[in-house]
Amino acid sequence: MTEPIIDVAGLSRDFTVRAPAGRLRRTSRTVHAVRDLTFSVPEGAAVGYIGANGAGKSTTIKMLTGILVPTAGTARTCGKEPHRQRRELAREIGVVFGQRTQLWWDLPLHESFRALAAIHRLPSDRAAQRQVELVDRLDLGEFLDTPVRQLSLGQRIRGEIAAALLHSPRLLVLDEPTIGLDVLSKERLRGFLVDERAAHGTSLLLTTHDMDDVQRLTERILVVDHGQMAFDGTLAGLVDRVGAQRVVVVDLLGGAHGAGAEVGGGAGGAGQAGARAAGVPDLHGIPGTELVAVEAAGLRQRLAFTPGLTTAAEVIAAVAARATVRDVAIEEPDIEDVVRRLYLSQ
Ligand SMILES: Nc1ncnc2c1ncn2[C@@H]1O[C@H](COP(=O)(O)OP(=O)(O)OP(=O)(O)O)[C@@H](O)[C@H]1O
Repeated sequence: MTEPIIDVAGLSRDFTVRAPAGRLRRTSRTVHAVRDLTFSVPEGAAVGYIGANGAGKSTTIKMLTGILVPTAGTARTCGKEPHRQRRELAREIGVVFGQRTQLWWDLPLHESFRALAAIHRLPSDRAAQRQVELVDRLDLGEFLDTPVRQLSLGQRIRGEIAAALLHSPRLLVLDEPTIGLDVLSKERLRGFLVDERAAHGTSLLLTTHDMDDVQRLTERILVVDHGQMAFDGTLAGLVDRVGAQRVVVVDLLGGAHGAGAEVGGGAGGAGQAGARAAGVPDLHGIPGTELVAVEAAGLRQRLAFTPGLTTAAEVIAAVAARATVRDVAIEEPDIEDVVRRLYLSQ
């Protein structure tokens, strides 16, 4: 079996925090930022690392990339001991911390790429070929001559990702890559990352507070709480475990479909239900669901359901028996909410 791309056992990191206590004295206390973490990630996998603010995500990533030394336990990244083999590891991983830059602020983007290619000792033809590919796929052509300080946030993040991938690392570590981006830029970046992984089999470790990032980019999530592992599994498994509700949003064609399904305007009292036009089906009482909103004169309705009690497919089938369905979307619960529920259930 090939070695995992990340392998940690009993990984812990404490910080000593000193604070003044009176005029002359200082007290110190220990913060257990990461406590006894054990997990491994196979090569080629995409893992979301999530948790509340201060849960220990950045500290873990810093240990995995060799920036911080563990207080106890072991970490191996790409088969290397990160803090001892930091240089060798740098050739195999690409790291983007959303808030920090690895680009040279005053240099045009292409100069940063050139400097990074030199640092990684990439053969010039390979570097040029890879740069062309990344510039094309990340739409950076227009900005290559622009000093990094003049780039917009979205342009800079794309530049950071290109810089992190220039040497074709086996593992890409992204800390909040889509934070602060608009919806369209987020979606384009996610599309790029999906394609990049499909083309090169790059492993991915991602921290994020964004549910769409988790859904689009990862197949497994690790949730950390006060430095300890609180969950390791799929997003669907996590949502099941905490009983968070998903919402089926159905767009309907006007006119009743099944006998007895039709009601007059607004009957039934869904919390935010608006007026329902005559002839629009009533979706109350579908087993395992709660009708939470009726919009657009009844042509858009939202049904919350708890995974485990029913499934999206069953809900859609039940709606289709009562109405002609034009379109369906499923809204996932908010990630902060899921994590909060998990913490409360511990
Ligand atoms: N250098 C440091 N000195 C002292 N305490 C630290 C240091 N770095 C982190 N901590 C503490 O360790 C804990 C974990 O912090 P960490 O930055 O790893 O959390 P996080 O999950 O990345 O949070 P966020 O989502 O806010 O980035 C926090 O209580 C934090 O205050």
